[in-house]
Amino acid sequence: MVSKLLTHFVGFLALAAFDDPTDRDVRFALVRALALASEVSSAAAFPDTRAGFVPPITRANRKTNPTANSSAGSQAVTPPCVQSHAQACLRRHGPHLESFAPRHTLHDTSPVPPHAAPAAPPKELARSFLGVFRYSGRALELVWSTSRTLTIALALLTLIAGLLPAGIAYVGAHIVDAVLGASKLWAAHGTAPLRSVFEWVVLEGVLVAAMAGAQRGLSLCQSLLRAQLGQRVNVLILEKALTLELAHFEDSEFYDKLTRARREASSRPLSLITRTFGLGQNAISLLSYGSLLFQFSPWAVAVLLLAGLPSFFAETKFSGDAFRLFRWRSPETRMQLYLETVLAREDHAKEVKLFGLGPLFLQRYRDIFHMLYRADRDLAVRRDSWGFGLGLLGTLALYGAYAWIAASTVMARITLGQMTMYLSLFRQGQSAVSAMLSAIGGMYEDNLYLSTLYEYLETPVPAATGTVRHGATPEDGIRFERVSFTYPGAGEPALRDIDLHIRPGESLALVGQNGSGKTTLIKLLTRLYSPDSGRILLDGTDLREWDESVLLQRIGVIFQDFARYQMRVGENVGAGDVTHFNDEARWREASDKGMASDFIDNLPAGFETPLGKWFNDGRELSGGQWQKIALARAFMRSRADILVLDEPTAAMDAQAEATIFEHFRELSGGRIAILISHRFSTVRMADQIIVIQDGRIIERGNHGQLMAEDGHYAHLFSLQAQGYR
Ligand SMILES: Nc1ncnc2c1ncn2[C@@H]1O[C@H](COP(=O)(O)OP(=O)(O)OP(=O)(O)O)[C@@H](O)[C@H]1O
Repeated sequence: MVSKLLTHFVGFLALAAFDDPTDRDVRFALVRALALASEVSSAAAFPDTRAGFVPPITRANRKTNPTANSSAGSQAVTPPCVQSHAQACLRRHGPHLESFAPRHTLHDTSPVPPHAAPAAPPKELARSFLGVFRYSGRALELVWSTSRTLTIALALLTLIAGLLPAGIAYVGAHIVDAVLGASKLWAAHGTAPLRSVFEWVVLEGVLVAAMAGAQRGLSLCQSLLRAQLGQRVNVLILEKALTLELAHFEDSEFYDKLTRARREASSRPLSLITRTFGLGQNAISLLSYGSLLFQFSPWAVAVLLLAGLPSFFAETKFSGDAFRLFRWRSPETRMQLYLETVLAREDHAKEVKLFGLGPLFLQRYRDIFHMLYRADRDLAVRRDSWGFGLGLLGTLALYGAYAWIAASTVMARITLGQMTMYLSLFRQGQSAVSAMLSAIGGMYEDNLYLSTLYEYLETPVPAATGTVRHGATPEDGIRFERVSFTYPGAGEPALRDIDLHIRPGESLALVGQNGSGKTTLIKLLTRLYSPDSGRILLDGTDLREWDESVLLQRIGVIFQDFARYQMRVGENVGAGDVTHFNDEARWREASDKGMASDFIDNLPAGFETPLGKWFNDGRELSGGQWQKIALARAFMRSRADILVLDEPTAAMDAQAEATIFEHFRELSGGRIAILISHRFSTVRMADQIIVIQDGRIIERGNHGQLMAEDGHYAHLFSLQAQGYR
């Protein structure tokens, strides 16, 4: 419809021109005007009035595509209508596709349904508009420190790409006027100087080539920067992860922040910069179009800007709504991610298959999707309806300006060349305005990501204050003095008023029901957590005062959920002491102590055999074999004088267990050995046995004393012994 009207109008001009035989050469201008009309109509039919959350690369490509800002005078480039269709399609579907990826912030996870979101007051709109620039400075800093050369190149090319379209439109107008002038001369005298026409044509060709070069350069700089920046941000994230405490990793909200920061590390900072620069580029273009259009009429400039305003405010409002929506559904998207992991990861595959959990979990996954989809759809429908309505205003403005410019041409106030230029400027001005809107929409999302990234990077971690390398009372061993501890967010303390003393050379066994607090006690001893009250002393000095590296060197620990590194056998053992990570002699020594040497020697490449199934030729081990590897890892810490084994033999065969504990005292030498076990046959060998219940010590003594007491320990021991009779 729009296109028809436009074509009719140009047709009217054509007829008028053909009626007058002296103006027959106007045909050239009309051909050009017709080409322009088709561009204008496609731009009007698919106004770029909304900024969906299109993946950043797409958006960036659009910015860097030579046709996106091409002038009507540049015939060498692809018609923008083709682009418009593709982009409109992406914009329509992109948000749905992408918005199902989890998005959230840590500040606000309150359930605010998106439909309930009240209309933002003007003040809030202004704040949210300014908010899009909140992280631009920091992102720029990041990009600048990653590569100064590329950042400067990006800035220069953005400037050039912003100025050239107006230049091309300007030269286009001169081509039309030069052709018209020359053709009149030709009609009158049979000869005409073509030199000036060719000069303008060559100049336009040069400008179009420069534009294409600038766009290519932009895209090159962006891809180089993307790679460098991705690596930089990932390293920053991982470096920070090394400084975090265990509590951080056990906090689901924090863990979310970490995974989200990692997942989008390579794209978001650059995307924000690209969009910020794109915004600048379009603003420069808009300024240059405006200054040319100003010569026609200042009102034309005002119409161009005002026509974009309604869409702009709508975009700001809907981007804010999208933000709230993403925050609101954070827990659901996290659950979706988790279900994906359960359904698609090898470590869950056995159970999922055997218990037939697949369909059940898949259904849950689908249900969450449908719930999220409904919210997404509502937002998208509102956004698109408003976008369409307000986009019509833009179309109206365009056609009003079109009629005005055409009438001015008919009345000979401007030349045909100027008409093509002004129309082109107006159309391109509109697309610059809508590109700016798109950039702003995208910048909201980039800001959300960057806020998560910076929140993560700025997570306060307690400074490592301890400096003590030798205890105040050497040979005093470990003391717990009225130690209590509650996990963050937990209602009940995991440990209460724990008092104990272990001297060097002694072994301690911790016994108790599941969840009684045994592992927690080890976590406090290894400083993974700090007590809420009371204190833990090593050689007479509070653990908090110890230099962390010295302390860790003194403790060798293997937890029940030890790590299974998808690396070589030797490296799995060597991980116990990073200073001897690749020391084959030490691998062998530790493996002998951990009873792992026999089966390692039978592996195809011995210590060189890769373990796990993540990589080619990796061997999977049995549970007991993995446990022996873990035990060997603990024995790698030859300098450690505290050895902690949290259920070290649960998966081992009886023979291995018996042998390991025969050597238990001998292996621990002058060390402190702490053992957590549910097997009383091994526990009984310890010098001191502590029975924990509900976080309290309820019995203590050696095996003989506890049996004589005939309490909880004696009861459990007899129960287990009966099982073997
Ligand atoms: N990271 C955690 N956050 C919150 N609570 C926890 C955490 N880890 C353990 N708990 C809780 O603290 C209590 C003690 O747990 P702990 O792991 O110390 O028990 P345990 O005696 O080692 O049990 P098991 O014999 O099953 O290994 C339990 O009630 C448990 O639910």
